Amino acid sequence: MSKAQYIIALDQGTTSTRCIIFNQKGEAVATSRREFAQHYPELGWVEHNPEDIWNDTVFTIRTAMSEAKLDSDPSSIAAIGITNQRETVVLWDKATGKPLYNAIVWQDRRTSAVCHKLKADGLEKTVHEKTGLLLDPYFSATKLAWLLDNVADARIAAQRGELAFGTIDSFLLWRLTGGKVHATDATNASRTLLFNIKTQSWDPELLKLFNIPEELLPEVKDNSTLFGTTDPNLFGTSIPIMGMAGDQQAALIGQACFTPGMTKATYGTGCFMLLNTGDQMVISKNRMLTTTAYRLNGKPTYALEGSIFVAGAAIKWLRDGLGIITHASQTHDMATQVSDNHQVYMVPAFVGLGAPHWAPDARAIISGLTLNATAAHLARAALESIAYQTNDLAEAMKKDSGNDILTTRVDGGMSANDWFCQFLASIMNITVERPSYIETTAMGAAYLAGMGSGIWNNLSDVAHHWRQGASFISHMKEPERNKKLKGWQFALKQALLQEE
Ligand SMILES: Nc1ncnc2c1ncn2[C@@H]1O[C@H](COP(=O)(O)OP(=O)(O)O)[C@@H](O)[C@H]1O
Ligand SMILES: O=P(O)(O)OC[C@H](O)CO
Repeated sequence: MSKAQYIIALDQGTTSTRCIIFNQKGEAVATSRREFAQHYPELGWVEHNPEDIWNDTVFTIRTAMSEAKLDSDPSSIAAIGITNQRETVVLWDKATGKPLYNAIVWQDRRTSAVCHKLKADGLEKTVHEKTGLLLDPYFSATKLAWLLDNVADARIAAQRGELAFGTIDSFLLWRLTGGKVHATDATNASRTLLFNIKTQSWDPELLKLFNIPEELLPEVKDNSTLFGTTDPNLFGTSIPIMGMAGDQQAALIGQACFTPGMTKATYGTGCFMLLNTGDQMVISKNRMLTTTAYRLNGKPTYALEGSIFVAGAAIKWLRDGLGIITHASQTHDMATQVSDNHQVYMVPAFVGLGAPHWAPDARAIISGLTLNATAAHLARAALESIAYQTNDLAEAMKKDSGNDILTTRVDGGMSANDWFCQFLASIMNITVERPSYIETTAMGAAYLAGMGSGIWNNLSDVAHHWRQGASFISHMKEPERNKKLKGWQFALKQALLQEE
């Protein structure tokens, strides 16, 4: 029997589920990935079938194990780390393990009116001080309340202690442990609107405010600890689950942003920029979020976060909605083909706008179209829009933290696009660093599990593994940057008009 030396990282994202197996040097030895269906049952609603997520979890883990030839020697797997799309809500029956309804996804806007009402009642300040979050349908609490109020008998069953609530990590943990463990971690809990990030515990006042029975809640654990062990029937042996974190916090760890002042931006379905603020819980005055970055040995580290709801999703829309590309990577050549944006701007508010606007009812626009505009201009406008939004986040974060942001580390599917990374560096006038391995979310989950199982000792041990792959610096002159930013602000105003 070989020594346990491999880590399985499960990355359950908004559009796909991935399993990557890492060795002790932090190198990926096998990968398996599956895209799954998105459901849009009504305008502004976004749902996932939790059974798809579960089946893909088991499938991708088994496939990666087989690719790495570990299926015949599962004892060489030291641990599993889980990372996940955050805020997405599952409500399930503890006796059967069956969800009562589809998962309501973070992008879902069905509780927009409830959030407007709570804001009008003057409750945002309290919520913000306790959770670091704002009153927006993005977060879990109003989605959970919607399930309790709209699924027949759910509230009664919840009060009887028959149901469990969880974000995707928690649901997968329940299933992986054969229904034995109902827990989550401090980063995922921090995204629910029910968790007090100062006291690091569920907050009774918030539970009352959102009308959530306490019986539903999972236990909240550190990010690197024993969460449970897998049902031996699943993967041929019982594997300890030693790490868990929301995907954006996992990416911060995978990018080794451990020093206060370091930032990363992850470009997947959305874009999420996190600034490590150490043990300081900086409460934003500029509509940024404050969140738990990670909690190790009971000690929380905090981050400021800017959340952009649509990044890669705009590229996916060019492919699936408009049909002007067949693969996301084509946008690189299309953007290069045109000499300028020709004043064409896209504001990709397909599911409203996140930070710093928090405008759930804003909708996407493309402005500045003339008869000269081509598919290439649209592709370029989509890529540019993500960079402008990142710049808006960085401006707000600078004001909040009092520090300039001179460098940011990027990752996620869209960061593979060199044109995008170059434009980002130019428009923000910063250095953009891309690691040699861009699956940093999975990497972060692997580090957490590996620290838990003794493969790596601590964060500084982990930081040595970070390798730069490419670096981009600004090539844009100030007047051009200012002109482009002015054009963006003008387009943005038009998209925001729909919020009123
Ligand atoms: N070369 C590329 N250029 C631009 N966008 C890309 C490129 N490759 C992938 N994407 C976009 O990145 C997203 C996939 O990134 P990923 O990190 O896998 O997302 P998630 O974890 O949210 O499912 C997709 O929305 C896709 O459109
Ligand atoms: O699926 P991603 O990678 O865009 O991440 C989704 C976020 O966790 C939502 O908060």
